[in-house]
Amino acid sequence: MSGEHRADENRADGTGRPVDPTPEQEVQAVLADPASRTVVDPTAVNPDLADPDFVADVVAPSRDIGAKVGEPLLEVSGLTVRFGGVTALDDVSFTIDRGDIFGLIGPNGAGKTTCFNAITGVYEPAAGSVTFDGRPLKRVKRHQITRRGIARTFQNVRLFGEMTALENVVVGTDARHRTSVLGAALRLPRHHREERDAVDRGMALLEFVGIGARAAEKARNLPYGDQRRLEIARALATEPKLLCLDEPAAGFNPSEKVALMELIQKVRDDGFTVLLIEHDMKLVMGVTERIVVLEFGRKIAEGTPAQVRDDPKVISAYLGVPDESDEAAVGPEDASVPGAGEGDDGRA
Ligand SMILES: Nc1ncnc2c1ncn2[C@@H]1O[C@H](COP(=O)(O)OP(=O)(O)OP(=O)(O)O)[C@@H](O)[C@H]1O
Repeated sequence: MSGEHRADENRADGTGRPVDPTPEQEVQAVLADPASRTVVDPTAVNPDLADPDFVADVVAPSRDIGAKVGEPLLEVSGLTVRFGGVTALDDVSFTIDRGDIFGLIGPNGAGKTTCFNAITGVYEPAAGSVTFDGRPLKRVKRHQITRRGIARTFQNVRLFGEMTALENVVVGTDARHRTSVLGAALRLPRHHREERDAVDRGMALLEFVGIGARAAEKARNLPYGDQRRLEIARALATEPKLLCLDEPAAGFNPSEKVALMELIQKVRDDGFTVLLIEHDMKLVMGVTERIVVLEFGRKIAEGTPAQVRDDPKVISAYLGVPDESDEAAVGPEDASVPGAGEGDDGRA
């Protein structure tokens, strides 16, 4: 196509009559304002975004989680994954209840990511089963996992660097769209409505994770911490029943970790169930209800944070690990353990 038809961009119906700008065009107009090139006022897009309750409602539109909090959402049974001669995960079982923040921890190479990947369909297990929301996840393709209600973030940030923060999140909402490709091509009303909803929801998600003002910034230009927040927003855009976070605090300083923990709690309080893989014991102890500890691919402990941190097998697994997690592993009452409820924001 040559550029000669560009003036007709808004005449998508081919009649030559002007039609309303699409939601994307409206938002682009706000975002293209030179005064808002990198910092935008989300309330200019939607004044309701000034209300945190409105934002929380948009982020979690169906708070009805289909069962009482406390009932199982994910059941992992006898999960085993092998890579050639290496058994990366060996007969691991645990259950995540709805509404929980569940921690999966263990030293380097313990099998945490492998477990995560087996749950989310990246690896096919050699043995065992995963039941999610009452149905087996066996042989479910990766994109179907999202449809089934599991979303994840990765150890290494994986964003579309050249897209804006808002576009990254809107891409996530696509997973929920019901319009057919033909419907989208013909710009049927349903497609138009879904597009509008996706943009509204995208802005709300960015606001929810604390980066609404950076909606127009290219993802690659965001500070690292904001990129991590954006990843969480994008995962939430798929309206997951289970949000899986793979080492979300990697590379964070202590105050960023505390802020992240607050965000994780907020996500859960908004109606989501969270599986948190973390290396940082302090973070996990402060935010989770239940924890499974892996070592060399096997489950060595399970319980509440208090039970786990007093378990000699856990202490021994973490001893000698040369990072700040040692202190938390053997110093449970450490006043600096974040999330202990004293409102300590951990800032220097
Ligand atoms: N794709 C793979 N091919 C072969 N071996 C693998 C593969 N992925 C993981 N492993 C091995 O499986 C074991 C568990 O690794 P995994 O990455 O799951 O551990 P982890 O607990 O997530 O570690 P970390 O905290 O360092 O991310 C390790 O011995 C690792 O070398």
